[in-house]
Amino acid sequence: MDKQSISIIRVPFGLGAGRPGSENGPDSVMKFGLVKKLQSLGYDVEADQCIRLPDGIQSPTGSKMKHVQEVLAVSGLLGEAVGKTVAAGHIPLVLGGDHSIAMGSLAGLMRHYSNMGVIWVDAHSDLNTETTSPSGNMHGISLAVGLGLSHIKLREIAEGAVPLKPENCVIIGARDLDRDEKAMIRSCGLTCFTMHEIDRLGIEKVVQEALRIAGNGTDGVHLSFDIDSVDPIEAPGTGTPVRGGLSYREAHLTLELMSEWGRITSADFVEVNPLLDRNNQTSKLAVELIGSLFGSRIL
Ligand SMILES: NC(=[NH2+])NCCC[C@H](N)C(=O)O
Ligand SMILES: [Mn+2]
Ligand SMILES: [Mn+2]
Repeated sequence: MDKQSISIIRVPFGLGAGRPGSENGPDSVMKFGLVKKLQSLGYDVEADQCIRLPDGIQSPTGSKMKHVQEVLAVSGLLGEAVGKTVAAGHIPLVLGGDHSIAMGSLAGLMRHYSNMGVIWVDAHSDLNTETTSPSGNMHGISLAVGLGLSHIKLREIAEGAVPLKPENCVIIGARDLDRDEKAMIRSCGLTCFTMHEIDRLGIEKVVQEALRIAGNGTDGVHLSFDIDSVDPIEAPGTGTPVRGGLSYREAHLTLELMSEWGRITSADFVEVNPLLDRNNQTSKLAVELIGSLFGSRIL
């Protein structure tokens, strides 16, 4: 990324996850020095945007997917904010919240870019639909929404937003996939580098390949980083931890390589849950990892 201005958008919303706590993620990550870190890397940082669930929105109980209306309301507002932020020439850095909010980021971005690549770093693929979701949790369907595979469409969130193209979409770090998600990955045309590929090829090769795919012919590349991609030993403060994840250095190297590449145009960092954290380890890690994405180096 060029040295320019970053606009942090906090989204204290956690109803898309199966357990409470991720709504406290943005404040916690801010508290551990995010703004200072980004400023020290030479950016102008704006941090006054915050997207809150409007009063009076409540989904009917008893439907399979939980809190659909709340997720759509927050995503709609986030989409608008992200759209305005890119239009004004700032890099949107969205702090979740649970991963359902990525629907909002994607909707806002897909109105702006005509052909966007997406890199989804996650233990999960978030490719369930309303039909296949085993949990009813909205954070498990957000990538499916982005790709136009769900009943919910991006254009319902931001008018005029078109779905992502699967050929420019890459998942990195997957290791907990539901049966129907596996079928979706095989059929829908995106690329998925699971932990198996990372073990075999090495993280550098995987990330380089991911950047090539997401960057091929695209006019913007969005990174959606779910902190549960990192091994729970390093990132215990998250709602759906899965062992066997990215090591501390693999996570940093992933973001350092993206930073060197210089073509990431927006990012989400989601699923930090301070209620489940140990000594704020996960919030502090998130700050460090965002630093690596924006140019922080060991030497
Ligand atoms: N963003 C996340 N942490 N997603 C976890 C999803 C877990 C599971 N696949 C589900 O659909 O419920
Ligand atoms: Mn996720
Ligand atoms: Mn996840």
